[in-house]
Amino acid sequence: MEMGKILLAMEEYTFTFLAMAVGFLVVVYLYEPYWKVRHVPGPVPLPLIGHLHLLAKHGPDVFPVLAKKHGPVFRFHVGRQPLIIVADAELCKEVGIKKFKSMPNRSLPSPIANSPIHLKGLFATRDSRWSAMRNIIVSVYQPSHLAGLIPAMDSCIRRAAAASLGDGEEVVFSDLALSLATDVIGQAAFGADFGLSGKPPAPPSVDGGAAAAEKSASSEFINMHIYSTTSLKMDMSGSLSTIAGTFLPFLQKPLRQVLLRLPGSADREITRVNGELRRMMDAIVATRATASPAPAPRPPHKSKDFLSVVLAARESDASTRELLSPDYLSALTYEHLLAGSATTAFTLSSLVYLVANHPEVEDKLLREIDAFGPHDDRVPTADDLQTKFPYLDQVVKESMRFFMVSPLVARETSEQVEIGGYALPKSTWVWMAPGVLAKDPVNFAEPEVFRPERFDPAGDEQRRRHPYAFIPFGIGPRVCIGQKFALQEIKLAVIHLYQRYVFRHSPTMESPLEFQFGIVLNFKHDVKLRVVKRRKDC
Ligand code: HEM
Repeated sequence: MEMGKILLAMEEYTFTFLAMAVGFLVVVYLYEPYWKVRHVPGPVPLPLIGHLHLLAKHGPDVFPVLAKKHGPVFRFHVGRQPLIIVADAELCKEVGIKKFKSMPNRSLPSPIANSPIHLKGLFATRDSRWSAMRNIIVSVYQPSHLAGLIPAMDSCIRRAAAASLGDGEEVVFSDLALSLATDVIGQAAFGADFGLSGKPPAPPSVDGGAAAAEKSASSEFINMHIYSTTSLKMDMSGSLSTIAGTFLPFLQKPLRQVLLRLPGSADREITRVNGELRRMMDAIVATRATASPAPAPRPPHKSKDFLSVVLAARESDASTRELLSPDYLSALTYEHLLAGSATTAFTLSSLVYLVANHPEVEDKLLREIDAFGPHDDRVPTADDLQTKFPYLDQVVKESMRFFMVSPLVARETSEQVEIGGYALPKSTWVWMAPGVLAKDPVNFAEPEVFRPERFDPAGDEQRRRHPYAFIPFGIGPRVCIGQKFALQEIKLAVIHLYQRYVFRHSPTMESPLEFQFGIVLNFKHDVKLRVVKRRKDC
């Protein structure tokens, strides 16, 4: 009897001990990343969710709020993972440029870590592989090469405007901008005409039956691409395994394996779509790779597209062929479409939305555009875009400042480094906050006012501003590779549109605009505008 009691007590003790040990390990697991950076100021994180409740409450505005309270370097916990947010122009210069060698890579949040097709693009690759790939691609985005893309960009813009903009009509401008930007990047990345923003004016660039196959594959590809882009959520509305990965990263992979077998789960659908995308990319790449080695001469205006540059590089030597294996090639191509369309479309939509609400800006912009000459006379050259549209330049910058599509820019330390007086150990996630810089009254007086003149190079505000206070394309060697491409496209589109139309807010549009936090910022609802033709005869 006595013996039985003793055994029972021992069992209870063992159970309690085990429960305590497991509890202790869970707490250690949850707090281990926090422990390493606990000396950096920040609000108290809640168990499991960290500071996500603050993101839910304030939206992207949470970061300026926290910077005001905790200073320019602070902690923000996405679930278990602390981010060290850097919200000061000089310190961003340190992170992005001066100490680049200690932070050359991006940390990957769970939506990307969960998505094989995103992992092999330029954005997510690391160290020497990244620099080798970037060196190959960068030639596509040199100014001389970009100048050659103007006719293709212009024809997409004309077609989109002609197909969708009728006098007095309401248009979902954010959709139009996305179709347009996707068509433009399709031309530049694949040499293919998706025809999303209107009927393709000419046959696609590859001949014969392969061309038809490529085109229909491309259209399907775009629909999936949009699904795939919008499923990359940073808040808690993503797939279940992504959410689990935010709280307990070790669970993400095994849970995903289970969810993949569950019909109707978001994980299964995302994986299906990504698999399809991957197959389509492989088909497009294969078609192009096996095309005649001596392609027909291009029309004089036709510039080489991204894929042809990358394929040619792959043929140049064995090490490049190894570097750009089929996996990497399809991921890179897909990434260009992804990175180049949502961002540019968001910026174009923001600009037109803001100008519609600021008649004094619209007047000044129209005067500059009209001074260039009557529409249809000539398409601006790259040189014209540089020199003849200084006010447009200011309007683009102010729109990007006002609604910043990429308010956070990620890095990860590869060794211990000191930022703003805080020692950050290896593997710390350091995220710069261009969105906070853009709303800082020190560099932008009355930041909530839309005033393009603040970017006038002769103005006081611009001259006094820190050179890295406005970094919508990021900073340093990992700066956006498509920056000049995007600006060229946005300026061409704005000139074309305002030569012919002005826009007014539609009464059916939700106001004020709301945003959702994906891998980039997106509109929660459509940007709906009413089209007013400037001259009824055109
Ligand atoms: C308004 C349009 C755009 C904005 C605001 C934008 C913004 C950004 C930002 C903030 C980054 C991160 C930079 C950093 O880490 O320092 C980035 C990276 C990147 N962007 Fe863009 N982007 C735009 C358009 C484009 C276009 C048109 C393309 C391609 C044609 C593109 C391709 C890329 C790629 C490949 C990267 C990764 C670069 C690397 O890691 O080396 N982006 N972009």
